[in-house]
Parts: sequence; C-alpha cells; structure tokens
Amino acid sequence: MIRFDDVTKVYQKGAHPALDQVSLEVDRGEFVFLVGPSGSGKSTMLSLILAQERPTSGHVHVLGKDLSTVSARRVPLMRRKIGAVFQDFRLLSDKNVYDNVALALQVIGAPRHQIKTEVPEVLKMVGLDGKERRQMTELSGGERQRVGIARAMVNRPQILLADEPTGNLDGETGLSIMRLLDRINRTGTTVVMATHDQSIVNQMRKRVVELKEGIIVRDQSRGVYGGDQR
Ligand SMILES: Nc1ncnc2c1ncn2[C@@H]1O[C@H](COP(=O)(O)OP(=O)(O)OP(=O)(O)O)[C@@H](O)[C@H]1O
Repeated sequence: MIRFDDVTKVYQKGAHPALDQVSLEVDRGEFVFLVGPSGSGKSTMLSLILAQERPTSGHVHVLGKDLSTVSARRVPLMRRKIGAVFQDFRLLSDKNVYDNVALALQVIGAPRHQIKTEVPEVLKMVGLDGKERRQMTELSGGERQRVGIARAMVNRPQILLADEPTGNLDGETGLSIMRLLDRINRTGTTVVMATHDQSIVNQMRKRVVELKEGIIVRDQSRGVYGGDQR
C-alpha cells in the first residue's frame, strides 16, 4: 500500500538529510504511528507519500505506483486517493461545517447528488450530524478536527495520513479523536499518523515506527511511545 525503498531526502544542499536511506512497508489496512523528536523526519515522510515533496534518492510507492513515474499533471489524481488531517485543522473559517466538507467533493467535480448524499453520511460517521450549519468559530477544537476528518474521508480514500491530529487538543478530546481514527482504520482505511502524543500511542498499542535524525531506529508491532518501555 505504501513502500519506501531506500529513500533519502535532503532539502538543502549540504544540510543533514531529513530522511536517510529509509525503507518501510505499510500494508493495506494497517495503522502506523510515526514517532520521534521534532525534526526527525515524520512530516517529511507524510509529504513524500502525498507527493508534495520528491525524494532526493530512492523510491516511494503508493497504492502500487512508483511516485517517481507519476507526472506532475497526474499527481492531483493520485492525491484524491489519500486523505490528510493536520494539527491546525486547515479549515475555511468563513464556511460552515457542511460547506467545508462539500468543498472537497466540489473541487474534484463530483455531481451535486453525490455531494448531497455523501456529506451528511460522513458527518454522521464523525459524530457531527445536526451541526451542518455551524460556523467554524462556533465549534470546539475536537469538533473542528472532526470536520477535518470528515473532509479527508468524504472521498473515501484508501489511505488516511494524520500529522499531529491531536496536537491542539486536550487529553480527553484527543482520545476521542483517536477512537474515531481507530474506527476509520477498522473499516479498512490504512492510517499513518505522526504524533508526539505519548499517552495516545501507549493506549492504542499499534505499530510504532520511531525516527531519529532521519533514520528508522525502531519498528515495533503493538508498540509504545518510548522504546525503553518495551
Ligand atoms: N521545507 C523544508 N525546507 C528545508 N528543510 C526542511 C523543510 N521541511 C523540513 N525540513 C527539515 O527536515 C528535517 C525533518 O523535518 P520534519 O518536519 O520532517 O520533522 P518532524 O519529525 O515532522 O518534526 P515535528 O515533530 O517538529 O513536526 C528538519 O531538520 C527540518 O528542519
């Protein structure tokens, strides 16, 4: 589903590589936490999967395609198969809940009838039914992140990437978002989540891939946040 073959990413000539010969395979339906200190390369891995960045050397395969063979023109088509959720939500503050989610379908030219059935469905899935007309300013942080997840999932992507999705939320709210991501994973979506949230990683007991200075230093099924707690 996702494969890194000996991937190195150097942003600026002479700089320490953000990723240094990383190889990793993520199978369909897996849930993977990417952990590691700030600057260890977690977001870089997500950007490479989304083809927002290209590797300096090595190959990234997503959904059976070597991204280096996908032309710039075809990258948007590829991205439609991947949902993305961010720490800062990245929602449109002047639009309501419904419109924020509908927009993700409008930009890919989905027909109106599809938008009308799928937006309410995904809002129900994330627990926001009844809040369609609320403005972003009228929502709690947890609710905003649910909108972010609904927007990412409305296309029914096979892969969901999440970069610190609980980073701006308190512990209890973060946990409820985590349960939602877990539920999405159980319905078959492959989830890759970068996080610093120790308690969440320790509670979920999923696969943990730890990065340090651009190198994978641990890859453990049913792992915890810190390697010393094994
Ligand atoms: N666009 C960029 N241009 C130049 N250097 C970058 C860029 N993006 C990341 N880097 C560098 O690459 C390295 C890895 O950064 P990355 O954002 O992938 O780490 P991270 O593990 O996601 O960190 P954090 O937990 O703080 O988000 C860092 O040294 C960072 O400064």
